[in-house]
Amino acid sequence: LTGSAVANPNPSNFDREYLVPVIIGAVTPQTINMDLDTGSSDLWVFSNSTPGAQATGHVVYQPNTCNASTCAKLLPGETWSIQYSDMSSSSGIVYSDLVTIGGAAVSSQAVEAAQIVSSSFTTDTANSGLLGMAFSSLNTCRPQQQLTWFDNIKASLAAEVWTANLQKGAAGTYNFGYIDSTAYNSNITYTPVSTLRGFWEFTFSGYQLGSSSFVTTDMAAIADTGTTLLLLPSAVVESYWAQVPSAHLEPSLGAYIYPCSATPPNFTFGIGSYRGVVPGSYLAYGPVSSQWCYGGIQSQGSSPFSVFGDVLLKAQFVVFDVGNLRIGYAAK
Ligand SMILES: Cc1cc(CN)n(C)n1
Repeated sequence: LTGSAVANPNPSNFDREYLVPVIIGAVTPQTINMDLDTGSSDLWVFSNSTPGAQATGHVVYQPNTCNASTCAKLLPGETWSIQYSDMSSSSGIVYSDLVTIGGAAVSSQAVEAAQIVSSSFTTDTANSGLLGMAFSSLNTCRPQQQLTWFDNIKASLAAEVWTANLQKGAAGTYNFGYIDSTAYNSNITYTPVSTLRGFWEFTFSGYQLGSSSFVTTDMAAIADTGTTLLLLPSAVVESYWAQVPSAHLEPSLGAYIYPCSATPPNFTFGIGSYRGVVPGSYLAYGPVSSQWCYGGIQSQGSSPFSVFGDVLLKAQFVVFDVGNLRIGYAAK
């Protein structure tokens, strides 16, 4: 078994997130556009349990709890509650239902129906749920923790692997169970993943800011398709934006902004001897005013690891190798 699904950038805002059409239900299937998130492990959707005021503009999951074996089933007593690093949150109840992504189906997937969602979810009307693809140890369902869609399907796949091929301002692809050798240019460089924190966490070997020299220093990072930007240690971020005249940390935003007339420098990361290049044009996130633009590289704050979000991932072909607990990067 293999699967392949489109990854559509959210049309209205600078590739803030990438949405995948997910088909939920067998008796009355619904296609729900969801944010595939390698930084979390809950599959949750706006639903008929979400208050109308919070669900306005969203497609909502309507579980068909009929009596046949193919119907949705409420999991009695199960609840979930999650808060993300951007302080957004949601919570609710849990059904079991058929979930198909790119032609690959899981018959009894825990589908977490939202009863409450925070405001940033309500306003993002293109996004009707999150599809967690980190490790199941982070799943918030209680008292019985549930498995991610990938954990449920991986034994049926040709290989316990999936890949992300996100694009700048265009549709990309998530493939499940195989590696499309026509989708990348260089050899794939793999590095081990630590699952201790439940994330796709790995060590990178250093970085280069623009045309400065490469800085060799082991650093921790997670690959997080659900985070838009590239988050690095504040000292690195300061050095990076120092290369752009008039770029500065804008206190009211808590973020670096720069003149939109400038093109930011490239950012290069190392894994062993591999060098992954993120073009400066990928690090221009979007305007905050007529002349100031929001930087695609920002501080990781107090986090113990950097966050390789979409602005970096879209410049690479990325292999999430669950079977061998490793992550791979290739140029494309
Ligand atoms: C909703 C959401 C998901 C993520 C990344 N895991 N963030 C930062 N916010």
